[in-house]
Amino acid sequence: MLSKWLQSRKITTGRRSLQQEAIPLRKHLKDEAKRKKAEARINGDNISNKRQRTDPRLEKWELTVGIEIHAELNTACKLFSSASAEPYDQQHATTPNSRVALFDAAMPGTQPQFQVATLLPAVRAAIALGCDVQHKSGWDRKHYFHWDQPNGYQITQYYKAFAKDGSLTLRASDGVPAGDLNGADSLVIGIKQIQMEQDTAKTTNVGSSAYHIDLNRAGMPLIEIITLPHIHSPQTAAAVVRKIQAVLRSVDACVTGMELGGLRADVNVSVRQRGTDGTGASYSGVSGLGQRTEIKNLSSFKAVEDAIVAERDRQISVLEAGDVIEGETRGWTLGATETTRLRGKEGEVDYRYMPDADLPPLVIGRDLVQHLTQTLPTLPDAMEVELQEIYGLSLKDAKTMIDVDEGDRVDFFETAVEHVLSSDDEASDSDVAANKRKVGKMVGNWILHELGGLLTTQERSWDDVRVTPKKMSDIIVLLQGKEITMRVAKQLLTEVFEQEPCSEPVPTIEQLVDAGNLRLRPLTQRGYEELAQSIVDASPDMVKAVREKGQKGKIMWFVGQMVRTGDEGTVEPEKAKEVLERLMARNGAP
Ligand SMILES: Nc1ncnc2c1ncn2[C@@H]1O[C@H](COP(=O)(O)OP(=O)(O)OP(=O)(O)O)[C@@H](O)[C@H]1O
Ligand SMILES: [Mg+2]
Ligand SMILES: [Mg+2]
Repeated sequence: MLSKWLQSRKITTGRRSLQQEAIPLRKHLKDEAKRKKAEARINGDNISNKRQRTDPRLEKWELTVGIEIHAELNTACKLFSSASAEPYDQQHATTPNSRVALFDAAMPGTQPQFQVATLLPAVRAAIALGCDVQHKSGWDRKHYFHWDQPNGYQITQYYKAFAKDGSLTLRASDGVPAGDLNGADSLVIGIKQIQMEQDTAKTTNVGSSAYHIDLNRAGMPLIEIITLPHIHSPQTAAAVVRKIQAVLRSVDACVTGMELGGLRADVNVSVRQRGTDGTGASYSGVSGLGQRTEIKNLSSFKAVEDAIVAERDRQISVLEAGDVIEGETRGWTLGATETTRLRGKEGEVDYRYMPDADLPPLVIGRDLVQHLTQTLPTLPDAMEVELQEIYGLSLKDAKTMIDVDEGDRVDFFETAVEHVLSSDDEASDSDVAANKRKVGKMVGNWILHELGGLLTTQERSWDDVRVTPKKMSDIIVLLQGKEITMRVAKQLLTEVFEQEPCSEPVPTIEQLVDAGNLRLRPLTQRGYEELAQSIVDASPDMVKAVREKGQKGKIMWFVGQMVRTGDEGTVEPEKAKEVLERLMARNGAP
């Protein structure tokens, strides 16, 4: 019943689902991300230098942080209208106000129409973050007057959120400092709630007193994830945001991360003297806190960490000078060393929350929650374990595989491993698991290091890669079966990597091997010996180094010479080494 309902709306819940349709020109987005990253690197050194030093005042003062994360949901339409909510492609990015329904522009007489499809990624996010999905939740109007809010209010769920009481588990490998773990394996950060809400319009400053307003973003579906004030270091705060982003991506709840503006964080910072109850402030059952200030709209992990360091240090200085911290909203700019006051308590807006009269309560059926729980894709922690235990990767390689390219490489990896395994029918049942680990390790190495190396040296992004899992596994299978040499395998990978997109049918690996006459045609024993002898004869100095100075490592230089001098695909390095060693020993090497 439910799956029929999902199908009838062309909604899938699998790992790729909406994502594939949603980003037609991801290259553009990736390039933008790269540019932003480079900019951040140039601008952001001051604070990280400061972070390296331990401030002795921290022995006296304890930091507390709670974070609100706003994430754009991966949906095809806006929260209360059918206007498109798909990530921008190049064409739409240049067309402001092209995705605006009458309701998004607050035309008189229009009413919100809740778009059920937006619920799916939101509920997946809630389940992935261990929340209780509420059977019944509701919508409030949060009023404030600003040009980015055509209605004069934002529709949100602050008082009756759809998901409550979740948690996020972090480990040292997520970037949590040992001091925060306190000897334990993991640290659990409570999540108070997750609410759905509308995004605002985007304004661009033009000239000194004019703004352009783009309503494309107005009414886009967001979730706000609110953590409890359970965080006690800037590094853990950044790790929390990073991990939440990874979790949201893994379940396809969000497709654009912080680097592209799809995720923004507000950090709430307070300090208290260790062993005291601070100012006695409390939040949702956590008591004995100091007075908080809030830094809004941070758009990178580094900004989260740096802004907290700066605000913590400012608060300590204020308190040590005998003053008090005011409840304030503060701002942070990239590359800054201090937060700046935006508005104080007196400037706080009275939001005049009230239930939205146009919207009925949101009722989420248990069958939907159950279905989404059962079909939830693998979460990053479980994926990390799977990649190590089942596929034999090291922790470092497993983490890299998950973290890079929005998890795309994991899919590539799993498919390539399956191809390699299916071409090997010799493995007996008893060694299936061991074989999978062996193949996994090898394929992982090719994807992360060989293919990864090509991506770096040729400055390409993952989306430009034309090597398919099938092609990669075909190369590996030939190598494994000793049908080609390692050198040829790498050469084939580079060739496929460099292929331009073309209309011609792309040659298969077999065809490339045949066309280039690259198949291993092993030399006879005699052939090896003759080749080795000719190289030894041509390099008396190197021979001397091996024989007289005992520099055995130089043998590999001879191996290289043999591989290069012999016809393509005729010399196997191991065999060449064997023959060379024998020859050197015969001729008097130590
Ligand atoms: N004393 C404190 N020190 C540090 N963090 C705190 C403290 N008190 C509350 N927080 C954190 O501040 C955040 C408050 O978020 P919440 O959305 O409930 O309220 P808000 O900031 O007033 O609302 P909004 O900014 O959405 O209008 C939570 O993440 C909470 O953990
Ligand atoms: Mg909030
Ligand atoms: Mg807030």
